[in-house]
Amino acid sequence: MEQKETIKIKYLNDKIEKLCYIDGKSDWIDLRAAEDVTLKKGEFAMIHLGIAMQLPAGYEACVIPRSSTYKNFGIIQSNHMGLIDETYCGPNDWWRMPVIAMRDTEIHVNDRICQFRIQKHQPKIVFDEVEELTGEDRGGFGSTGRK
Ligand SMILES: O=c1ccn([C@H]2C[C@H](O)[C@@H](COP(=O)(O)OP(=O)(O)OP(=O)(O)O)O2)c(=O)[nH]1
Repeated sequence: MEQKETIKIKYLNDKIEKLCYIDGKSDWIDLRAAEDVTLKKGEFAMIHLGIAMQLPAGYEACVIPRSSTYKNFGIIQSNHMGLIDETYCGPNDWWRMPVIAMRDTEIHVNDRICQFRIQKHQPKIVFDEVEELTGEDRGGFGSTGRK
């Protein structure tokens, strides 16, 4: 049976298109800009995504750009991946996408600029300090070469 979770969601206004799955191609859900933004090359903005949510208990959400975001809008997500905490659930806890413009650009209301999914919190980690690790050695970072 398909597993389902319910998320309480509030939209900033009725101009924002409701969240939905696109084409059934992926279980990541696209998010849209909730404001028109004009940026000069090098400028930073926290683009309003027009949604606030109460995530299901035990979950967090991650927000990443769409693959086409840079090609379409010339922006890079400044935190690379946004983490939305379960506790970020109040009426003013709007989701935003922090971006840096790599060229002069315009983003318009309802442009699909990023995508999100929810995931379960990781288990509680206990750090067990040891003198030596006994796993097979890979030779350190970058040691397997270029080809
Ligand atoms: O790309 C992002 C990243 C975070 N958030 C929201 C949800 C998250 O729960 C909250 C705080 O994020 P985080 O704890 O990662 O940021 P911080 O820099 O530690 O800020 P704070 O002062 O809120 O702890 O900001 C977004 O809307 N977009």
